[in-house]
Amino acid sequence: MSETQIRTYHTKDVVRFRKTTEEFGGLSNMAPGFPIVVLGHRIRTSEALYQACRFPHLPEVQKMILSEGSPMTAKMRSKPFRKDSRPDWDDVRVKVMKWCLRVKLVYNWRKFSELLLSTGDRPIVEDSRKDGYWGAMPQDADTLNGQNVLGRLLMDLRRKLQEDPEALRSIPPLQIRNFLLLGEPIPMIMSPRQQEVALVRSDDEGPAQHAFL
Ligand SMILES: Nc1nc(O)c(N)c(N[C@@H]2O[C@H](COP(=O)(O)O)[C@@H](O)[C@H]2O)n1
Repeated sequence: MSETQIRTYHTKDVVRFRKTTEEFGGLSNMAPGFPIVVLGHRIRTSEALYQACRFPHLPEVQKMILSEGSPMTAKMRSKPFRKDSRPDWDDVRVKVMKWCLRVKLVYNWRKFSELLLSTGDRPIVEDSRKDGYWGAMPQDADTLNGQNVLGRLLMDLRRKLQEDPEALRSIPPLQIRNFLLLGEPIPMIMSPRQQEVALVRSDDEGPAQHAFL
């Protein structure tokens, strides 16, 4: 993905989201109602997971971010520690975001896939007042400008969902150094359905229960 290119979007042609309560607000990482489980930890939003991934070497900071009730607060709580983000953060953050979106999909398969597919083949744009990197910013009533990296990752995920959904049911760990959550290496993520099959095969008693941190 060429990240640096600024794109212009015409509002009438796109699916855009800003507030999580809007029709396509579920596409936002801030959207509630799309919980995730990683290493047995229940995480409220993909935003909290993404922000926690900045700090694999600081499990206490990760814990604080993940235990926040609101995604916006999780993001705010990470701000004082940003200077201590993993040193390669700028190089890996798009990969990490892509992985977080896939985890969101695996754990919210029906709801998130239906939402993504309902956008058809229209461009998806995070409409942002101040972030022209992950989103695009209004120039006037008809136009948004920005790199729209999040929107483009969502379009990429939508295309894979249209072409080969089963390939999205499990997610290999990212091949980056120190891909850790609360001190443990993040393993392959499997859909709850695949986990149940694996549990039945291993003659276990049933799916694990998860509580929020
Ligand atoms: N501050 C803020 N408010 C919102 O309503 C937003 N949707 C965002 N954008 C999201 O923030 C994440 C990126 O965080 P970093 O700036 O890289 O720390 C990403 O999920 C954006 O979609 N920000």
